[in-house]
Amino acid sequence: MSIDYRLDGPSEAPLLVLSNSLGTTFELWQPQMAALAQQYRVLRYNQRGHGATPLPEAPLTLEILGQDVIALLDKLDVERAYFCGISMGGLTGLWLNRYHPQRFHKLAVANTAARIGNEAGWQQRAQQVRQEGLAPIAATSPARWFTEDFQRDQQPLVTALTEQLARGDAAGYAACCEALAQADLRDAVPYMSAPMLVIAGEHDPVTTVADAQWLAANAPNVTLAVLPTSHISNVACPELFNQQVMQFFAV
Ligand SMILES: O=C(O)CC1=CCC(=O)O1
Repeated sequence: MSIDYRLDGPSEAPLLVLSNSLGTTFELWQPQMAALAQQYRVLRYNQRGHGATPLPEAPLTLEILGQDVIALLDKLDVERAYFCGISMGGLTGLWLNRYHPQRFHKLAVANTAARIGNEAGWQQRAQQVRQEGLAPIAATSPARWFTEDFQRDQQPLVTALTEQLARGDAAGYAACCEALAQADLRDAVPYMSAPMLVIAGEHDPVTTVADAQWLAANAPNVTLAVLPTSHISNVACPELFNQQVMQFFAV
């Protein structure tokens, strides 16, 4: 098991797993760390093909992304944890809630959907990245990730995230696009039995408020929260994000 992860927070506290989105690393969770690591043992890990986590030998699937989390819990000898994931990390959380709900007290899934985009779009993006590298997709990421106001007001932060994407592993990014192309949990949503907070961004063009409302209407145990953000809500609106997640986990 070669998943790149790090642990922060008190060793005796309940474990909280944080799962990153496509084209980011576990550093994406920096705005959450001060708050979450006071109450939780926080496990941040890098999704396959991101940071120092290698791709598997077999073609990447959502099941592999989910099984990585279960393998981490097993490795750390943790029977039950909390989970928070964003976008592809949120979709990983949906898979975990379908296939391993008993391993989680509660899950928070942000800016995600049971089906993100469509197969043709992800295959096209994978092909583009394999041919041209990550620079073109990095150049268009601010418009998918943040509102125009946030891009203007927080330019250094947006540039840092974009440059990190551009420096990433193109094969890893493309493999995740191919996994997303096949990932469709819509039929599985009624069986996601663990309590789940679904966080949507009011201005998110990728995974919309309607996607989150659909999850809330079709999964058995969902609390819905809508934040005044675009796609990367934990960075754009950290105080509200942290408040929603911590309140949900606490009750
Ligand atoms: O397209 C993007 O960059 C946004 C996104 C979709 C899935 C994911 O994890 O990030």
